[in-house]
Amino acid sequence: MSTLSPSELVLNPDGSIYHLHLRPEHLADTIITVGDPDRVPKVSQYFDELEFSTQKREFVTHTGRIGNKRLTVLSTGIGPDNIDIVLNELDALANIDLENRTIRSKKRQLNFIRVGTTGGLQADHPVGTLVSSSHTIGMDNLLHFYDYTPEAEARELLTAFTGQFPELPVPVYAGKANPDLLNSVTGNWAQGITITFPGFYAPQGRSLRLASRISPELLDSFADFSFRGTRITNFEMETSALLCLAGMLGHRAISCSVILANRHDGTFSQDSAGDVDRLIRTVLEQL
Ligand SMILES: O=P(O)(O)O[C@H]1O[C@H](CO)[C@@H](O)[C@H]1O
Ligand SMILES: O=c1cc[nH]c(=O)[nH]1
Repeated sequence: MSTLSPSELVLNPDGSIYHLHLRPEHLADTIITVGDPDRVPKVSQYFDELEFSTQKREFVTHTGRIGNKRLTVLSTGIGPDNIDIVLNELDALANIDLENRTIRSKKRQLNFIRVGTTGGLQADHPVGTLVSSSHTIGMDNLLHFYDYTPEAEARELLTAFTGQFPELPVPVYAGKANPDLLNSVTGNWAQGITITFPGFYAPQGRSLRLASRISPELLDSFADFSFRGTRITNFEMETSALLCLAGMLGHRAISCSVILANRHDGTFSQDSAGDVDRLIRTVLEQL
Protein backbone atom coordinates (compact mmCIF):
# COMPACT_ATOMS: atom_id res chain seq x y z
CA MET A 1 0.00 0.00 0.00
CA SER A 2 1.51 3.38 -0.98
CA THR A 3 2.16 5.94 1.72
CA LEU A 4 1.77 9.70 1.46
CA SER A 5 5.06 11.56 1.88
CA PRO A 6 5.57 14.40 4.41
CA SER A 7 5.54 16.94 1.56
CA GLU A 8 2.04 15.79 0.40
CA LEU A 9 0.30 15.03 3.66
CA VAL A 10 1.69 17.77 5.89
CA LEU A 11 1.30 17.29 9.66
CA ASN A 12 2.31 19.50 12.58
CA PRO A 13 4.62 18.15 15.33
CA ASP A 14 1.57 17.37 17.50
CA GLY A 15 0.11 15.16 14.74
CA SER A 16 -2.54 17.68 13.66
CA ILE A 17 -3.22 18.50 10.01
CA TYR A 18 -1.12 21.39 8.68
CA HIS A 19 -3.38 24.46 8.19
CA LEU A 20 -6.43 23.57 10.27
CA HIS A 21 -4.46 22.35 13.30
CA LEU A 22 -7.02 19.59 13.95
CA ARG A 23 -6.69 15.90 14.78
CA PRO A 24 -9.29 13.31 13.70
CA GLU A 25 -10.99 13.17 17.11
CA HIS A 26 -11.80 16.91 16.87
CA LEU A 27 -14.07 16.47 13.85
CA ALA A 28 -17.84 15.84 13.99
CA ASP A 29 -19.63 14.20 11.05
CA THR A 30 -21.59 17.42 10.40
CA ILE A 31 -19.48 20.51 9.70
CA ILE A 32 -20.84 24.04 9.41
CA THR A 33 -18.47 26.20 7.37
CA VAL A 34 -18.53 29.98 7.69
CA GLY A 35 -16.32 32.54 5.99
CA ASP A 36 -15.79 34.92 8.88
CA PRO A 37 -13.73 33.62 11.88
CA ASP A 38 -15.84 35.86 14.16
CA ARG A 39 -18.95 33.96 13.03
CA VAL A 40 -17.72 30.70 14.63
CA PRO A 41 -18.64 31.71 18.22
CA LYS A 42 -21.86 33.20 16.86
CA VAL A 43 -22.79 29.65 15.84
CA SER A 44 -21.33 27.79 18.83
CA GLN A 45 -23.11 30.11 21.30
CA TYR A 46 -26.15 27.93 20.51
CA PHE A 47 -24.33 24.68 21.40
CA ASP A 48 -25.41 22.97 24.64
CA GLU A 49 -21.78 21.92 25.18
CA LEU A 50 -18.52 23.17 23.68
CA GLU A 51 -16.04 20.29 23.65
CA PHE A 52 -13.04 21.68 21.77
CA SER A 53 -11.81 24.90 20.15
CA THR A 54 -8.67 25.90 18.29
CA GLN A 55 -7.40 28.47 15.78
CA LYS A 56 -4.65 28.64 13.21
CA ARG A 57 -4.56 31.56 10.74
CA GLU A 58 -8.17 32.28 9.63
CA PHE A 59 -9.26 28.73 10.48
CA VAL A 60 -11.16 28.84 13.79
CA THR A 61 -12.81 25.56 14.84
CA HIS A 62 -15.33 24.83 17.59
CA THR A 63 -16.73 21.31 18.13
CA GLY A 64 -19.61 20.62 20.48
CA ARG A 65 -23.15 19.32 20.78
CA ILE A 66 -26.72 20.49 20.44
CA GLY A 67 -28.70 17.80 22.26
CA ASN A 68 -27.25 14.53 20.99
CA LYS A 69 -26.06 16.03 17.70
CA ARG A 70 -22.29 16.55 17.52
CA LEU A 71 -21.31 19.48 15.31
CA THR A 72 -18.13 21.16 14.16
CA VAL A 73 -18.21 24.82 13.06
CA LEU A 74 -15.15 26.02 11.19
CA SER A 75 -14.22 29.29 9.47
CA THR A 76 -12.77 29.00 5.99
CA GLY A 77 -11.89 32.65 5.40
CA ILE A 78 -12.85 34.09 2.04
CA GLY A 79 -12.62 32.33 -1.29
CA PRO A 80 -12.27 29.04 -3.16
CA ASP A 81 -8.53 28.71 -2.53
CA ASN A 82 -9.28 28.27 1.18
CA ILE A 83 -12.01 25.73 0.39
CA ASP A 84 -9.34 23.66 -1.37
CA ILE A 85 -7.37 23.54 1.89
CA VAL A 86 -10.37 22.98 4.14
CA LEU A 87 -11.93 20.16 2.10
CA ASN A 88 -8.67 18.29 1.53
CA GLU A 89 -7.59 18.58 5.16
CA LEU A 90 -10.97 17.64 6.66
CA ASP A 91 -11.23 14.67 4.31
CA ALA A 92 -7.70 13.64 5.34
CA LEU A 93 -8.80 13.68 8.99
CA ALA A 94 -11.78 11.50 8.09
CA ASN A 95 -10.30 9.14 5.53
CA ILE A 96 -6.52 8.95 5.88
CA ASP A 97 -4.70 7.10 8.63
CA LEU A 98 -2.39 9.93 9.66
CA GLU A 99 0.02 7.67 11.55
CA ASN A 100 0.55 5.20 8.72
CA ARG A 101 0.01 7.87 6.00
CA THR A 102 -2.33 5.54 4.09
CA ILE A 103 -5.82 6.03 2.71
CA ARG A 104 -8.39 4.08 4.71
CA SER A 105 -10.33 1.43 2.77
CA LYS A 106 -13.56 2.13 4.69
CA LYS A 107 -14.58 5.75 4.09
CA ARG A 108 -16.33 8.13 6.51
CA GLN A 109 -18.94 10.43 4.94
CA LEU A 110 -19.13 14.03 6.20
CA ASN A 111 -21.97 16.56 5.87
CA PHE A 112 -20.91 20.11 4.97
CA ILE A 113 -23.29 23.02 5.48
CA ARG A 114 -22.02 26.45 4.40
CA VAL A 115 -23.64 29.26 6.40
CA GLY A 116 -22.64 32.42 4.59
CA THR A 117 -23.56 35.81 3.20
CA THR A 118 -24.31 36.54 -0.42
CA GLY A 119 -25.33 39.03 -3.06
CA GLY A 120 -28.85 38.48 -4.45
CA LEU A 121 -29.66 38.91 -8.12
CA GLN A 122 -33.44 38.77 -8.23
CA ALA A 123 -35.86 41.66 -7.63
CA ASP A 124 -38.17 39.42 -5.57
CA HIS A 125 -35.40 38.41 -3.11
CA PRO A 126 -34.87 41.53 -0.96
CA VAL A 127 -31.97 41.80 1.48
CA GLY A 128 -32.55 39.47 4.42
CA THR A 129 -33.90 36.64 2.22
CA LEU A 130 -32.52 33.18 3.02
CA VAL A 131 -31.49 31.28 -0.10
CA SER A 132 -30.03 27.82 -0.66
CA SER A 133 -28.05 26.67 -3.67
CA SER A 134 -29.65 23.84 -5.64
CA HIS A 135 -26.96 24.14 -8.31
CA THR A 136 -23.75 26.04 -8.72
CA ILE A 137 -21.74 27.59 -11.52
CA GLY A 138 -18.06 28.05 -10.77
CA MET A 139 -16.33 31.09 -12.25
CA ASP A 140 -13.49 30.56 -9.87
CA ASN A 141 -10.80 28.31 -11.32
CA LEU A 142 -10.45 25.67 -8.62
CA LEU A 143 -12.14 22.61 -10.12
CA HIS A 144 -10.15 22.96 -13.36
CA PHE A 145 -7.13 21.68 -11.42
CA TYR A 146 -8.97 18.45 -10.55
CA ASP A 147 -10.17 15.63 -12.76
CA TYR A 148 -13.76 16.72 -12.16
CA THR A 149 -16.59 15.07 -14.08
CA PRO A 150 -19.93 16.67 -13.25
CA GLU A 151 -22.99 14.47 -13.01
CA ALA A 152 -25.53 14.57 -15.86
CA GLU A 153 -27.72 17.40 -14.57
CA ALA A 154 -24.75 19.65 -13.84
CA ARG A 155 -23.38 18.92 -17.33
CA GLU A 156 -26.72 19.99 -18.81
CA LEU A 157 -26.70 23.17 -16.74
CA LEU A 158 -23.18 23.91 -17.95
CA THR A 159 -24.20 23.37 -21.58
CA ALA A 160 -27.23 25.64 -21.20
CA PHE A 161 -25.25 28.36 -19.40
CA THR A 162 -22.24 28.39 -21.75
CA GLY A 163 -24.63 28.23 -24.72
CA GLN A 164 -26.38 31.39 -23.53
CA PHE A 165 -23.13 33.09 -22.40
CA PRO A 166 -20.42 32.02 -24.88
CA GLU A 167 -18.05 34.93 -24.16
CA LEU A 168 -17.39 34.81 -20.44
CA PRO A 169 -13.94 36.02 -19.32
CA VAL A 170 -13.05 32.65 -17.71
CA PRO A 171 -13.86 28.95 -18.24
CA VAL A 172 -16.70 27.80 -16.01
CA TYR A 173 -17.82 24.56 -14.36
CA ALA A 174 -21.07 23.43 -12.75
CA GLY A 175 -22.20 21.31 -9.82
CA LYS A 176 -25.13 20.40 -7.60
CA ALA A 177 -25.99 20.36 -3.92
CA ASN A 178 -26.67 17.03 -2.23
CA PRO A 179 -30.47 16.75 -2.73
CA ASP A 180 -31.21 14.88 0.53
CA LEU A 181 -29.33 17.35 2.71
CA LEU A 182 -30.82 20.25 0.75
CA ASN A 183 -34.37 19.06 1.36
CA SER A 184 -33.86 18.25 5.02
CA VAL A 185 -32.23 21.58 5.94
CA THR A 186 -33.66 24.13 3.47
CA GLY A 187 -36.76 22.44 2.04
CA ASN A 188 -39.03 25.52 2.04
CA TRP A 189 -36.42 28.23 1.34
CA ALA A 190 -35.89 30.21 -1.85
CA GLN A 191 -33.57 28.00 -3.93
CA GLY A 192 -31.60 28.63 -7.05
CA ILE A 193 -28.33 28.56 -8.93
CA THR A 194 -25.40 30.21 -7.16
CA ILE A 195 -22.48 31.63 -9.11
CA THR A 196 -19.16 31.49 -7.29
CA PHE A 197 -16.52 34.08 -8.17
CA PRO A 198 -12.85 34.43 -7.22
CA GLY A 199 -13.36 38.02 -6.01
CA PHE A 200 -15.92 40.45 -4.60
CA TYR A 201 -15.41 43.45 -6.91
CA ALA A 202 -14.81 43.10 -10.68
CA PRO A 203 -15.54 39.35 -10.69
CA GLN A 204 -19.03 40.08 -9.30
CA GLY A 205 -19.55 43.06 -11.61
CA ARG A 206 -18.69 45.80 -9.08
CA SER A 207 -16.76 48.85 -10.26
CA LEU A 208 -15.34 51.33 -7.76
CA ARG A 209 -12.35 52.89 -9.57
CA LEU A 210 -11.65 49.93 -11.86
CA ALA A 211 -14.08 48.81 -14.54
CA SER A 212 -15.41 45.26 -14.43
CA ARG A 213 -15.71 43.07 -17.50
CA ILE A 214 -18.99 41.77 -16.01
CA SER A 215 -21.24 44.58 -17.28
CA PRO A 216 -24.58 45.64 -15.76
CA GLU A 217 -26.24 44.21 -18.89
CA LEU A 218 -24.56 40.85 -18.28
CA LEU A 219 -25.81 40.92 -14.66
CA ASP A 220 -29.34 41.49 -15.97
CA SER A 221 -28.92 38.60 -18.40
CA PHE A 222 -27.72 36.33 -15.59
CA ALA A 223 -30.87 37.28 -13.66
CA ASP A 224 -33.02 36.32 -16.68
CA PHE A 225 -31.33 32.94 -17.24
CA SER A 226 -33.13 29.85 -16.07
CA PHE A 227 -32.41 26.13 -16.22
CA ARG A 228 -35.47 23.86 -15.95
CA GLY A 229 -37.33 26.68 -14.19
CA THR A 230 -34.52 27.40 -11.72
CA ARG A 231 -33.07 30.92 -11.77
CA ILE A 232 -29.67 32.25 -10.82
CA THR A 233 -30.32 33.60 -7.34
CA ASN A 234 -27.01 34.71 -5.88
CA PHE A 235 -23.30 35.47 -6.09
CA GLU A 236 -20.66 34.52 -3.54
CA MET A 237 -17.17 33.04 -3.26
CA GLU A 238 -17.10 29.46 -1.89
CA THR A 239 -20.13 27.40 -2.94
CA SER A 240 -18.90 25.85 -6.22
CA ALA A 241 -15.64 24.67 -4.72
CA LEU A 242 -17.40 23.30 -1.62
CA LEU A 243 -20.18 21.41 -3.41
CA CYS A 244 -17.97 19.97 -6.16
CA LEU A 245 -14.99 18.93 -4.00
CA ALA A 246 -17.30 17.43 -1.36
CA GLY A 247 -19.10 15.43 -4.05
CA MET A 248 -15.83 14.17 -5.57
CA LEU A 249 -14.67 13.01 -2.13
CA GLY A 250 -17.93 11.17 -1.41
CA HIS A 251 -19.29 13.68 1.11
CA ARG A 252 -22.60 15.59 1.16
CA ALA A 253 -22.67 19.40 0.94
CA ILE A 254 -25.10 22.28 0.75
CA SER A 255 -24.73 26.07 0.80
CA CYS A 256 -27.10 28.27 2.82
CA SER A 257 -26.88 32.04 2.48
CA VAL A 258 -28.53 35.22 3.60
CA ILE A 259 -28.77 37.98 1.01
CA LEU A 260 -26.98 41.09 2.29
CA ALA A 261 -26.61 42.95 -1.02
CA ASN A 262 -29.36 43.12 -3.62
CA ARG A 263 -27.68 43.72 -6.97
CA HIS A 264 -30.97 44.43 -8.74
CA ASP A 265 -31.93 47.46 -6.66
CA GLY A 266 -28.52 48.42 -5.26
CA THR A 267 -29.43 47.95 -1.58
CA PHE A 268 -27.42 46.53 1.32
CA SER A 269 -28.77 45.13 4.60
CA GLN A 270 -29.27 47.65 7.42
CA ASP A 271 -28.86 44.83 9.96
CA SER A 272 -26.34 42.34 8.65
CA ALA A 273 -25.59 40.95 12.14
CA GLY A 274 -29.29 40.29 12.74
CA ASP A 275 -29.68 38.72 9.28
CA VAL A 276 -26.71 36.41 9.84
CA ASP A 277 -28.02 35.41 13.29
CA ARG A 278 -31.41 34.52 11.78
CA LEU A 279 -29.64 32.40 9.13
CA ILE A 280 -27.64 30.58 11.82
CA ARG A 281 -30.68 29.89 14.02
CA THR A 282 -32.78 28.75 11.05
CA VAL A 283 -30.12 26.25 9.95
CA LEU A 284 -29.44 24.94 13.47
CA GLU A 285 -33.16 24.35 14.05
CA GLN A 286 -33.16 21.90 11.12
CA LEU A 287 -30.18 19.79 12.26
O1 LIG B 1 -20.02 35.63 4.63
P1 LIG B 1 -19.10 34.63 4.02
O2 LIG B 1 -19.39 33.25 4.54
O3 LIG B 1 -17.64 34.99 4.15
O4 LIG B 1 -19.42 34.57 2.46
C1 LIG B 1 -19.43 35.67 1.56
O5 LIG B 1 -18.88 36.86 2.07
C2 LIG B 1 -17.51 37.02 1.62
C3 LIG B 1 -17.38 38.32 0.86
O6 LIG B 1 -17.81 39.40 1.61
C4 LIG B 1 -17.22 35.80 0.76
O7 LIG B 1 -16.58 34.82 1.54
C5 LIG B 1 -18.59 35.39 0.32
O8 LIG B 1 -18.71 34.06 -0.11
O1 LIG C 1 -22.54 40.74 -2.79
C1 LIG C 1 -22.01 39.93 -2.02
C2 LIG C 1 -22.35 39.87 -0.65
C3 LIG C 1 -21.71 38.95 0.14
N1 LIG C 1 -20.78 38.14 -0.40
C4 LIG C 1 -20.46 38.20 -1.71
O2 LIG C 1 -19.57 37.46 -2.18
N2 LIG C 1 -21.09 39.09 -2.49
